[in-house]
Amino acid sequence: MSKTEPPVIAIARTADADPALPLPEYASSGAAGADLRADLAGGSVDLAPGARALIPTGLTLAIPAGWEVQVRPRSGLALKHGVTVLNSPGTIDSDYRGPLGVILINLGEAPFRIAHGERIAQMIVAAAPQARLRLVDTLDQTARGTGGFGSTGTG
Ligand SMILES: O=c1ccn([C@H]2C[C@H](O)[C@@H](COP(=O)(O)OP(=O)(O)OP(=O)(O)O)O2)c(=O)[nH]1
Repeated sequence: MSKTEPPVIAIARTADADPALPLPEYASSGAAGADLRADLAGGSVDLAPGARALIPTGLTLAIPAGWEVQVRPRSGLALKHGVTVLNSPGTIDSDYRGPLGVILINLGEAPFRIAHGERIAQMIVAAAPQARLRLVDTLDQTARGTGGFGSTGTG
C-alpha cells in the first residue's frame, strides 16, 4: 500500500506565549493526536459547572491547503471531570493565522481549575479537500433514497 507523505504544519508561538511550554507532539508512533496545552500566562482559569471559556494555547499554525486541524477533547478530562471541547471537533482552517484557542465547557458537577501548561485538548490533522459545489435540478437515485434518521430501525 502506498503511503502518502504527511503534511508539514508550521507552528509559531504567539507574541505573549510562554516559550517554556512544550509544543504539541505525538506521544507514540501510532498516536493520532498531539496534545494542546493551556497558555494562561502562569495563571489559571476556573470553570464553574456549566461554564465555558476560550482557552489560549499560545500557538498559531500554518496548515497546507487541502488539510485542516481538528481540535478534539481529551477523554480523560471528559470522563473524570466532564470537561470537553464544546465545538468538537473545532475546525482550524488552512488559511487561518490567528491564535489557536480551545473552547472548553464544564459539563461536570464540580468546578474545574485549568492550570497553566495543562493538556486540555488534542489536535488531529485531517484531509479537508474543497469540493466543487454544484446546484442541480435532480439528484441521482439510490437504494436508500430519502431514508435516514433511524429509518433502518434501532436494533
Ligand atoms: O476551536 C476552534 C475553532 C476555530 N478556531 C479558529 C480557527 C478557525 O480557522 C477560525 C474560524 O473558526 P470557525 O470557522 O469554526 O468559526 P466561525 O464562527 O465560522 O468564524 P469565522 O466567521 O471567522 O469563520 O477560528 C480556533 O482557534 N479554535
